[in-house]
Amino acid sequence: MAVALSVNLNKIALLRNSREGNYPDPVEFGKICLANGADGLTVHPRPDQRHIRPDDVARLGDLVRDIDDIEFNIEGNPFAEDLGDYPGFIPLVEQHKPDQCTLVPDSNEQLTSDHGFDLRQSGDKLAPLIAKLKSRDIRVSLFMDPDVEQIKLAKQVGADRIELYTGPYAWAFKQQSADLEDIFQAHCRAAETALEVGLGINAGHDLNLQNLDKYCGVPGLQEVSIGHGLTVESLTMGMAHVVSRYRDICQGEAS
Ligand SMILES: CC(=O)[C@@H](O)[C@H](O)COP(=O)(O)O
Ligand SMILES: NCC(=O)COP(=O)(O)O
Repeated sequence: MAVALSVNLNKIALLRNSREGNYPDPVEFGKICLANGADGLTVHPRPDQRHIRPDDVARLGDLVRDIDDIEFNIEGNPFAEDLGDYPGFIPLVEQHKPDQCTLVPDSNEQLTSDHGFDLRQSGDKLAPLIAKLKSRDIRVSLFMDPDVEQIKLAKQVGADRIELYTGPYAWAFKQQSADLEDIFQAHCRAAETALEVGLGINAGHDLNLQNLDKYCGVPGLQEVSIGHGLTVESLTMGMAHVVSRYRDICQGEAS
């Protein structure tokens, strides 16, 4: 079964935020992704607005809203403390009404997401929030480690899907470490449990052109969201071509 690709545009926004203005514009890159076969777009706005800003969420929502079969996925921590003029994660989601909202338990201090929910701790707080989002026709996914007992709890708190956190898988793949197969099998068992209890399955974090093919062997995998690796690979594969074009201009050889 084919796996849907949702491109995460955080890193385009990160580059944009290094200067004034809106260059590169995440919306223009979203259009390139969709024109080239992406099934959806993902953003992970953070309260410090280090990359995606509320205005990007609004403009990307407008871009995707009227395109059939294309999904908009907003990820974030519903319990993170708001900073500055950040309007809050849940108000942002309610305002822009994505197809899917992925709840992630990361603190404002984290460099990036690095673990899934412990639903024994946060399940009671999450359940009403999940119900509220679902009542607005937003599919709810929970960012989870590949822990079978936690996956069962994800169903109990009302989630539609889980997103399996693939950071440790990607790291083991990169190192070709001895535990790669064990980690992969843990993801397969978590996915089988999700299928048994009736949850859909997404995955993401540090997936890339090297490690994705193997990961697509996880049973029932429906969607991967990929940003960091995909953006770096786009630079790597595009840089030689662009440098040679600049060189042609400098040498007076531009056509
Ligand atoms: C939930 C997840 O794995 C991704 O959204 C990841 O956290 C990307 O966020 P950053 O681009 O801020 O690292
Ligand atoms: N949910 C994962 C995601 O959106 C992208 O993560 P990454 O590829 O930027 O690590």
